[in-house]
Amino acid sequence: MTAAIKFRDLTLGYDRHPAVHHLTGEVESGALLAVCGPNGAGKSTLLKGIIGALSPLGGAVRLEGCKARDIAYLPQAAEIDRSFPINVFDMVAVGAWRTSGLFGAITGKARARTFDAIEAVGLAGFEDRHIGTLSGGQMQRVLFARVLLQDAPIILLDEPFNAIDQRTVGDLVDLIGRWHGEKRTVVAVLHDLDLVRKHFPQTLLMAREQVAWGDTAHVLSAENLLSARNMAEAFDREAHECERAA
Ligand SMILES: Nc1ncnc2c1ncn2[C@@H]1O[C@H](COP(=O)(O)OP(=O)(O)OP(=O)(O)O)[C@@H](O)[C@H]1O
Repeated sequence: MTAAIKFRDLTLGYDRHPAVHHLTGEVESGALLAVCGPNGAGKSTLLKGIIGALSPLGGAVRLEGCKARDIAYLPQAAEIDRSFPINVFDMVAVGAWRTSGLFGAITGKARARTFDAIEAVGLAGFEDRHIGTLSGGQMQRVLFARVLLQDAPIILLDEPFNAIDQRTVGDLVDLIGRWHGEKRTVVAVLHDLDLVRKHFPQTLLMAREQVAWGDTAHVLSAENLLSARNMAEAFDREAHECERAA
């Protein structure tokens, strides 16, 4: 298996305070990987490091055979400004920017693909709705439609099922399964461990540092989950810059 993303002694953080410590490992191309861990474990920070929104404090993230623009990223719902005056069609159409250019016009073909993506997530007829009027689950479908349109080889999803009903989760899990079948690399931050055990063959369990990484059944053992919890609780919020030798 070839790697899609490589972490080499990666440390990421804010104002020099590390949130992810010394992570080393590889996400295989075509992997369906869950990233799990307690609140504040550094999961979202890791995704931000992969897309290049955060520069490493130490070590490196390397994308193999693609660039940051080839990554589709679905942020946490809380990071989306729902008051921004944009409708569902335009929100999804942003996903076409790799082919149309950021300020390019959405041409006939891209328009058709946008309608198709909206239909694929079950939102046909919602095209003109302002995003501020959507339910949480409908908004999540919009974000998935945007990722669908991006047609990217690497897909990063940050808590894609937060506060989403079972039916929507089922539909979106099916979509993720489709991406996996198409040999895309999918990395998803998730809290629902039952869902991870059922649908994600590989898991990275972290608590600022890597606790375990590999086969999901092995990684999500009671022992590893306890270690992750203890490591998260032991974290000193006033900790200074990381001084561990690289
Ligand atoms: N923009 C920021 N500025 C300063 N500190 C931040 C920032 N974003 C996150 N942090 C801190 O970095 C640490 C890791 O946060 P992160 O959001 O990556 O955790 P997480 O594992 O995704 O947590 P959760 O499950 O609660 O979403 C936390 O202590 C958090 O407070």
